[in-house]
Amino acid sequence: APPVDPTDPFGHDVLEDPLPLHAALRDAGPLVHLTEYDVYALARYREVHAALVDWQAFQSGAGVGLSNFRHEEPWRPASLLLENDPPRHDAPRRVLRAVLGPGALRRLRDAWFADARELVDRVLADGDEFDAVARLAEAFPLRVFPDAVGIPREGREQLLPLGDHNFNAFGPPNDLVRKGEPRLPELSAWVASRCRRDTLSGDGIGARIWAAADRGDITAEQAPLVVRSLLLAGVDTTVHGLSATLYALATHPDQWRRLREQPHLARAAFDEAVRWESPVQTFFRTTTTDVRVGDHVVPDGRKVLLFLGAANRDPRRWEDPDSFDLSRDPSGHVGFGMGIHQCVGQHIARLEAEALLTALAGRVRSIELAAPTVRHHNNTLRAWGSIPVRVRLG
Ligand code: HEM
Ligand SMILES: O=C(O)c1ccc(C2CC2)cc1
Repeated sequence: APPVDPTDPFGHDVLEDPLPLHAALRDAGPLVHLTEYDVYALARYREVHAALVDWQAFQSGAGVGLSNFRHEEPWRPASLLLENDPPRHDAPRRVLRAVLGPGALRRLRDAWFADARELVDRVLADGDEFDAVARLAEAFPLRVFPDAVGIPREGREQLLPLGDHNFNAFGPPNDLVRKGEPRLPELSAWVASRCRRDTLSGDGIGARIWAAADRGDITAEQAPLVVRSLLLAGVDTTVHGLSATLYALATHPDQWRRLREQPHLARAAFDEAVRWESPVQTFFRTTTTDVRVGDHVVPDGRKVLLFLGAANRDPRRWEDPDSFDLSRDPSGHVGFGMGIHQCVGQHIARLEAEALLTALAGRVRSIELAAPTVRHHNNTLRAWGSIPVRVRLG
């Protein structure tokens, strides 16, 4: 039998600092049995990558959380992309790839760069000390992304608690899931209302999804769920991806200097931060047959937890994995997943990061932590509650 580990990967000690567990799991072997939930774990880059690209043996259609949809009803209607396998996965994926593709990026680029400069100017006008999470990492995505999708301005801050609960719900029914339950009926009704055709602006990404339904690329019943995917996946992830990047740059002054000297490194800085921090830490798969991993076999129908964060710091794949280094080539990291479910919004996320980092690098000579940082615990996300920073202009 494979080596076992009794640790609760969703316990607060691990959510505060997952690195010791990641190292222990990588060192224990290619496959580990987590006895706390009677699931399997993959933590090395090679095995995580292999499972992500083998969608037939490691399916998403039984859910990508601890709950196995073969035996339990999903707590909300399953995502047509994240929680589906081919062929049902294919048409919705094709539609999202099209509406989030090069055309969208070209349409959004200039406005997002201008919005980022305006936001940075306003934050810097208020003083040289501020919380980079609230004022930048949260404020920028909430300002630009819902507008791009086409949802109304009022109430859009609900997207944060909605996403936070959605990501908690991929884990076990612990205190973090219970924390979000009281507001669930209200938040679920709210997000459903945001996905209706008559709520969405006529020229946004949401409207283009509905236009795809008019063309028959997806059905009218599927359209609101595809819009919902954007709203659930597209905010908290970029908030914590930007937080990770700002934290990395504030704690590595030499890397900040490099970015200032070479602003084109903004996109590389974001991808290196996504590798280093892995805002999306874990996702489950379900085996569809007996699957051999190393010297052991995972039986059919079992949940396998993929530790994306551990794979992104596997010394078997990365040189000096724990260092945040803009001269590294981070391509191949699994922070956006890999294979047929690889993040369909990654280019949108990169554009947000490029806009914000370019605006900051244009005005800020140095950035450093001004006070201790505070983590925000979530069953799936590696997130920050606050990152107090002090900047010098110039
Ligand atoms: C730093 C930001 C982001 C990170 C770290 C991230 C991470 C991921 C990961 C790891 C997956 C794969 C899930 C799996 O394999 O089960 C994924 C899928 C997905 N992401 Fe992202 N994401 C980010 C931003 C976005 C944005 C901005 C959008 C929308 C515009 C988005 C929409 C999606 C969707 C719809 C899927 C499902 C794709 C499929 O199953 O075919 N994500 N993302
Ligand atoms: O389709 C969805 O609902 C969905 C929700 C969350 C994500 C996370 C991985 C970014 C992806 C898709």
